[in-house]
Formats: sequence, C-alpha cells, structure tokens
Amino acid sequence: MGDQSSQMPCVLVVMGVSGSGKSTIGEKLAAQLGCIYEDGDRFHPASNVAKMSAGQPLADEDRWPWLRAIAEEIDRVCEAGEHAVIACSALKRAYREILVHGRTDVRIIYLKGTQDLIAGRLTRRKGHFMPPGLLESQFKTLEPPGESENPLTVSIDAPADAIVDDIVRQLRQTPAVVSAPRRNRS
Ligand SMILES: Nc1ncnc2c1ncn2[C@@H]1O[C@H](COP(=O)(O)OP(=O)(O)OP(=O)(O)O)[C@@H](O)[C@H]1O
Ligand SMILES: O=C(O)[C@H](O)[C@@H](O)[C@H](O)[C@H](O)CO
Repeated sequence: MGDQSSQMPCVLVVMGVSGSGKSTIGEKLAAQLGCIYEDGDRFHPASNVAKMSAGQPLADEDRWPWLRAIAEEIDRVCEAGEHAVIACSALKRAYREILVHGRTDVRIIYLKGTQDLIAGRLTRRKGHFMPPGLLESQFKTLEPPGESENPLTVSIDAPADAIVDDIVRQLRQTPAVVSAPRRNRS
C-alpha cells in the first residue's frame, strides 16, 4: 500500500447488498491504495452461484463455508504481510463476525444506499449472474453494522471516484482498531 501502509489495516472488507458497488468501489479503492483487490464471489462454491443464478436467495447454510473460505484468505493475506481490499456482501453481523473475529487488523467498509437507488443500477447492469429480483431478499437479510463494529460507512449516492475519496479520507481520520474491551472495575 505504498506510503500509506503503516496506517492502513491489513484487510479492508467492502460490504453491502448486491449492487451496492462493492466491485466498482473495491477495485478503485485498491488501485488508489496500491494493494490487491479480491472479489468475495470467487470463493462461492458452484452450487451457490447456481442457486443465485436461478433466482433463489442463499441460506445461512450456503453462506457459512463461503465466509470461512474468505476468512482463510484474510489470514493468508495478513500472514504474508500483504494488504488487500476484499468485496463481500457480509450482510449479517454473524457473517461479519466470521471475517473479523480475533483479527484486529481488519476494517469493515459499509456501502450504504437505498433499495430504489440500487434497484435502478441493477436493472441497468449487464452480464452478471445475480438477478435484480434478489435485491429485496438482500435488504431483508441486511443487518447494517453497528457502532461496536467500528465500520467506516459511506453513502453510495455519489460518483464512484468521490466515494473512494471519502473512504480514503475517513481511513486517515479514524483509528483502524476497535478500542480494547473495558476492564472489569470491580
Ligand atoms: N457510485 C456509482 N454510481 C453509479 N453507478 C454505480 C456506482 N457504483 C456502482 N455502480 C454501478 O452499479 C452496478 C452495481 O455495482 P457493482 O457491480 O460494483 O456492485 P456489487 O455490490 O459488486 O454487486 P454484486 O454483489 O451483485 O456483485 C454496476 O453496474 C456499477 O457500474
Ligand atoms: O450473501 C449473498 O447473498 C451473496 O454473497 C450475494 O451477495 C452475492 O455474492 C453477490 O451480491 C452477487 O455478486
């Protein structure tokens, strides 16, 4: 990550519903930071992609092995001393727990937008396996990250380059690591 590596977490997980811009923003962000970009979709087993392509939402059971594979990749990147931006919908808190648990050098970036805005973008998107019809279930499943997860949240209602600038500015301003748990004072 060039000069910025010292203040950047090892892995930035770009999360949000399908169509929120994870790939678009994630690729540009990685280019700006000078690190690798990885799309979480490549860790899906073929059965998951087939299910989504057929218009069926994934269940928790479908997502656990996929999330564990991404967590393994996060460990590999960090152990190798690399930096990466990884796109992963990570819709529920329990899913993010798998990606973040015990890893202090991972930061969540939440791409926040309305269903209307994203639906419009998805109907215009071409050549992607994910049908726009699954957006409603993505929003039903979504648990936006809470404060205790120390997310970096950005509005997606802006041009992609402006969103990336916003993320980089926030990364510089906020501490990467959640503060240590408070000691028991008794
Ligand atoms: N800030 C933006 N302004 C306008 N269009 C955008 C913006 N960000 C993304 N898009 C467009 O919206 C569509 C969805 O973006 P993208 O494919 O990056 O989302 P995603 O979260 O990676 O989706 P999925 O999870 O389904 O792979 C694409 O056609 C992309 O070009
Ligand atoms: O958790 C999920 O339902 C899936 O990961 C989806 O979010 C897709 O992977 C992605 O959005 C399509 O590219």
